[in-house]
Amino acid sequence: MQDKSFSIAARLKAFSYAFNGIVNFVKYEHNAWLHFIATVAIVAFSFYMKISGAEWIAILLCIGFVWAMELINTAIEKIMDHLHPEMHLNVKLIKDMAAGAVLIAAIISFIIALIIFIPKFL
Ligand SMILES: Nc1ncnc2c1ncn2[C@@H]1O[C@H](COP(=O)(O)OP(=O)(O)OP(=O)(O)O)[C@@H](O)[C@H]1O
Repeated sequence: MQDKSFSIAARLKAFSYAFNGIVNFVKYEHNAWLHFIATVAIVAFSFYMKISGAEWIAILLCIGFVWAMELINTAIEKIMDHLHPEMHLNVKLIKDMAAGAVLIAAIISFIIALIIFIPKFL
């Protein structure tokens, strides 16, 4: 492995590449728009319900968890489409597993939201 010396400019560049990845995801992926709407809705509702600091931490972790999973899922889909555009059972298995990861994040986040908000209506 090449021994590269630490450079703040290189770190800032890496940060800008990562930011660019998020911007392109939000710009071009329909799923990102759904996540964006859901995120705005849950943050607005959380403000409205005046949730506690600990509840905000849980909600923000869930939001970050789902966004991160969706970005990784989209990256895996793009890798597979690039490497193997034709239909193949292995591609299906890989894509379905990556989508499953997003589903797990979404289900867990939904359950955490229920745990936070349901008691406030009882
Ligand atoms: N090359 C392929 N070979 C076999 N099955 C595929 C292939 N591409 C896609 N699929 C199947 O179609 C599903 C949807 O794949 P696609 O790449 O279109 O994702 P998508 O519709 O953008 O999904 P998502 O909503 O998760 O973003 C996959 O989960 C898989 O079951």
